Amino acid sequence: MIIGVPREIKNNENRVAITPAGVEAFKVAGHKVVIESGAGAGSGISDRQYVAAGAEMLASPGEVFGVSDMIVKVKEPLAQEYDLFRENQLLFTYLHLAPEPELTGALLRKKVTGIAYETIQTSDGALPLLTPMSEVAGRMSVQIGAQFLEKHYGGLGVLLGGVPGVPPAKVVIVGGGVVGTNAAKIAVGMGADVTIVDKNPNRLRYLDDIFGARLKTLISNPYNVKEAVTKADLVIGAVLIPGARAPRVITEDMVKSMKPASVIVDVAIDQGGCVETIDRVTTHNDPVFIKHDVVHYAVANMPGAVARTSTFALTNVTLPYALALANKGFSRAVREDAALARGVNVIDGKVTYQAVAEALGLEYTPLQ
Ligand SMILES: NC(=O)C1=CN([C@@H]2O[C@H](COP(=O)(O)OP(=O)(O)OC[C@H]3O[C@@H](n4cnc5c(N)ncnc54)[C@H](O)[C@@H]3O)[C@@H](O)[C@H]2O)C=CC1
Ligand SMILES: CC(=O)C(=O)O
Repeated sequence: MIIGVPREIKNNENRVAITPAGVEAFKVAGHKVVIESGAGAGSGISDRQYVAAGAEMLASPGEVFGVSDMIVKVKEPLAQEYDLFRENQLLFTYLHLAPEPELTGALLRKKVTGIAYETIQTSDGALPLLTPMSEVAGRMSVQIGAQFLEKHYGGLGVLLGGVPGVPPAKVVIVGGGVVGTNAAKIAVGMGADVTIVDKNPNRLRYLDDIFGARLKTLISNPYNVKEAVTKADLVIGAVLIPGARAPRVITEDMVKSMKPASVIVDVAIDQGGCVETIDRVTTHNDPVFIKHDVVHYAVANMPGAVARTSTFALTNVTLPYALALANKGFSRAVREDAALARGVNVIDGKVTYQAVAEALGLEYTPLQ
């Protein structure tokens, strides 16, 4: 199989979908890897390192898409990439289709086989190709929140950990999964007063067990969410229903009740966002906007800012699945691995992931 890796083009997306170790693994298995020149630069990987591992460098994305049986990427394709897809090409990447009708339409028209990292799900409910980036984004969310709480960034002028004689900031994390747990680790470590809200009581029990008295837990319902965010200095949005558009757990009324110059970091923005007042995705270049006197951060590729860490963390988990697709071919690979099969969102002009079909009002066709 020919595996193609284009350079990422989303704003400040410095990650790349393959490392030299991945190139070598494909070569040893008898495949060919083509990479767009410069694709690894943002992650500190040179063309020379890729060539030494056995890759061929190509000058343009058109050449990469043109010759490859499988495209391996990091982020969802952007509009300027839609014309590059070939019919029946395998596309292995984050897709986040539920809030992306145009991208979904392009994949269906071109009959691309789209396998989404974020919906590959093992039988215990884990999302192994989302987890490492959620670890990164969860940890980043607190450092970003701390920065935007500084006065000259538009925030309240509050130090997360407080100082002796002055109480710490109140951090409310809505969603206690991987992002939420990693955000809590950093916020607790910085000495903040941290509350985590989740709809799953067993998750709250687990968090209570691991954090003990350093963290407060709260079951998610509109009353509790409002009570918590009204008092918060920093709110982190971290809910997920796999594949679906994020539920808008934090309503406009709740945001209006927040303190002026408090901060919201909506990590769930890649699935459409869980805060009603966030009506647009922001970028690393222009990351925040103010609404109802509250600072809103809504960057959908947060790990792209710490690309060296993120590229290695991501490719550690994507490579085994990409190798399985190349070695066995698509049909056998998904037949033999139910977790991988759950990643298939579109194939042959049909939507094969129910939550995506429901979010976009499209017909759902089971993969079988
Ligand atoms: N913006 C970015 O750059 C990045 C965004 N993400 C996104 O962050 C989001 C969270 O990801 P993970 O933590 O890995 O998911 P997860 O599945 O580990 O955790 C989600 C949690 O949300 C909870 N939840 C669902 N509905 C809820 C509700 N109504 N109220 C309270 N809790 C609710 C679930 O019980 C679960 O514990 C996803 O949308 C993910 O794609 C992840 C990495 C980077
Ligand atoms: C998961 C995701 O949205 C990201 O890593 O950019």
